Amino acid sequence: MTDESKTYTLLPEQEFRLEVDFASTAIVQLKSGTAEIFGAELAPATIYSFSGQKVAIFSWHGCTLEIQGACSVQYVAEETPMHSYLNLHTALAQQRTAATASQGSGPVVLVLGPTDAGKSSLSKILLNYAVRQQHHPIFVNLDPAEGSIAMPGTLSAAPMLHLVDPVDEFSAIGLDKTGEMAAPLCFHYGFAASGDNPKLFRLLITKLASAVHARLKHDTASRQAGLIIDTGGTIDPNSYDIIKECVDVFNVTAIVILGHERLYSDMNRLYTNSSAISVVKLAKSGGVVNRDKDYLRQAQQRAIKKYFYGSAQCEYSPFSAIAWYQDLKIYRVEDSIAPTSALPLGLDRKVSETQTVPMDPGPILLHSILTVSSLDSTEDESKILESSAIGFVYVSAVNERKSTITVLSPIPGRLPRKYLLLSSFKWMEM
Ligand SMILES: Nc1ncnc2c1ncn2[C@@H]1O[C@H](COP(=O)(O)OP(=O)(O)OP(=O)(O)O)[C@@H](O)[C@H]1O
Repeated sequence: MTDESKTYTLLPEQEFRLEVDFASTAIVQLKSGTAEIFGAELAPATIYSFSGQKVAIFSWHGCTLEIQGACSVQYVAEETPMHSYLNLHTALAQQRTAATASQGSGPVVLVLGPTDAGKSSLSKILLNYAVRQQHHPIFVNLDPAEGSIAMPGTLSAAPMLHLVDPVDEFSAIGLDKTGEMAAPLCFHYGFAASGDNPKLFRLLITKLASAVHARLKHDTASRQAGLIIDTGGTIDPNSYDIIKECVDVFNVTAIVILGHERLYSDMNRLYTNSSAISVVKLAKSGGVVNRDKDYLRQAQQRAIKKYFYGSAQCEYSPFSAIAWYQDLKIYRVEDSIAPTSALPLGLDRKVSETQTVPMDPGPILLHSILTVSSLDSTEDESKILESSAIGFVYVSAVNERKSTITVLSPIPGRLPRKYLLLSSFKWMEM
């Protein structure tokens, strides 16, 4: 990192965009005026340190920023879609006010679009603007690629009690064991995209939706604030069934499409007769950056590391524990790529996609992430995929001779449950 610092002045409604590589760090300070990162206001004279991130610092009224360190890209942009995003927020805020007055339900927004359209960024903006007005919607993450709330390979939901942090974003918070969620609720999916196992994906969104609705029943404030649902890049007409399922199970009231005309027109046609659902098209920001596979892999590795070790702002000390093979019941999802002819008689591929198979512990587990299931010994083991996750462990060593595995865990002591699910994500602790 160079010590050289640069000062930028943003006029009202301008945006400073920066990209920082994983190996570099850039420090941002707000020197005067006001500015926000994806809707979260920056505090003056506070150090915001970015690494491996692509960020937009937007100012409604103008500001001066000081940037220090090595950015691979940095520039001031004059054109942004922030007005249309604010208009959407204003409409949602009116629906929340009406819901509060009538004791009804707030808006349920499904954000759709291709990969790298700015869906997560728009979700953060809508959540932060709501929180800034004392509304606390529930954020539902149906994009398993990055693990924004918990861990890559999961589908999750969390009440937004605070702003999304400009640096740490949705940092990992403790997971709840019950179906009724207080902290984030999380289900093991094990893959990076909805298309990797559509049948399981659909099963899990149904489970997640019913857990979210169970919470909304008792939590008036969240019910009136509504839901913001972020998705992966679901634009292929073959995956419209998944979109329809999301709309149905979450009772979506607004579908927001970012930067994709055909998807907008298809959704408009699908829901044209539905007065309860509005379909809205928004422009993609010119600042949204396409991320290549290598970037995504590094972002996933960082999310896994963050789960165990926290971040520079909030460090955790994970614990190492030994578990004996005999005390573990490890399952993996039935291989969905097996040809139908290779499946046992009577089992078609669609059924097999939501079946689990038991696994013998062994060297194959090394460097794996295991989801600790909330399933307990009194429950039917076939329900393991439908049970929420209570946490995750990383397998740092396997000792065949002693029949043990060593796991890294955020909490000390023995594993709280014996039922574990193998994720397709691996991690090398460094
Ligand atoms: N206005 C902007 N200026 C600079 N960077 C931006 C801007 N908007 C978004 N980005 C960055 O572009 C990248 C892609 O944006 P985002 O994650 O919101 O897209 P997405 O549609 O959710 O992608 P995916 O489908 O892959 O999850 C992110 O790194 C984000 O921080």
